[in-house]
Amino acid sequence: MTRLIFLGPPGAGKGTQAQILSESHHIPHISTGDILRAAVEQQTDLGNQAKAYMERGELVPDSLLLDLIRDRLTQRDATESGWILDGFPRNVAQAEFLDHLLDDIQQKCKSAISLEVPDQQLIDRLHGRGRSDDGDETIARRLRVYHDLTIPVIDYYRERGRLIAINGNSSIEAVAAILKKVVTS
Ligand SMILES: Nc1ncnc2c1ncn2[C@@H]1O[C@H](COP(=O)(O)OP(=O)(O)OP(=O)(O)O)[C@@H](O)[C@H]1O
Ligand SMILES: Nc1ncnc2c1ncn2[C@@H]1O[C@H](COP(=O)(O)O)[C@@H](O)[C@H]1O
Repeated sequence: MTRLIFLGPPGAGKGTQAQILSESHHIPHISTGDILRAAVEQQTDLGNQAKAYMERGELVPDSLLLDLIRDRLTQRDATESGWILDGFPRNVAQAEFLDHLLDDIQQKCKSAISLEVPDQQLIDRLHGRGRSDDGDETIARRLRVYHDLTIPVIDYYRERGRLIAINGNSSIEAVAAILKKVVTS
């Protein structure tokens, strides 16, 4: 059963690569960013609470996401086909929560994949993407949040021998080919 965590800064290509793998290997792609954006669009309670944080480029409070992750990972498609988790965990508390949750629901996830791309390439890609959180100020804040809160998550998996670091600074096809090898190895 394939279960993967995709880590990496904003614009590293997590969503792009997760979608490619999801389609080629029929593995559910679970993106907390996509779930939150849909909730904002639909003006649900979750969306209304998350909106301002997302617009500022900050993480939403953990309390908004933990039950949601438990519910999503225990849905039938995820229990039957595995998952690619994109955008979670984003801080060490979320990584610890996820490890406890996986023990509790008896799922194993060996590897976290970190897509590595230099900041200037990230900024160029995000300008090209043009999402509502891709303005200059928000990009800068998201990168700061990544360096302050999410790099410790990469250290968390590295210290436990569970990190696979991949150079994400090449074409979409080249990165996809490397990931395909990782998944099939
Ligand atoms: N290898 C690549 N080379 C060039 N552009 C890329 C590459 N991978 C993704 N992109 C482009 O960069 C932008 C950001 O990619 P994507 O949305 O997949 O990143 P992400 O890591 O999911 O970002 P975020 O965490 O902000 O959601 C998109 O416009 C995408 O088409
Ligand atoms: N795991 C998360 N913790 C807190 N906030 C999150 C998380 N995942 C997404 N968010 C919020 O949504 C936006 C966009 O997420 P992307 O994964 O970059 O699409 C992010 O800036 C947080 O505000």
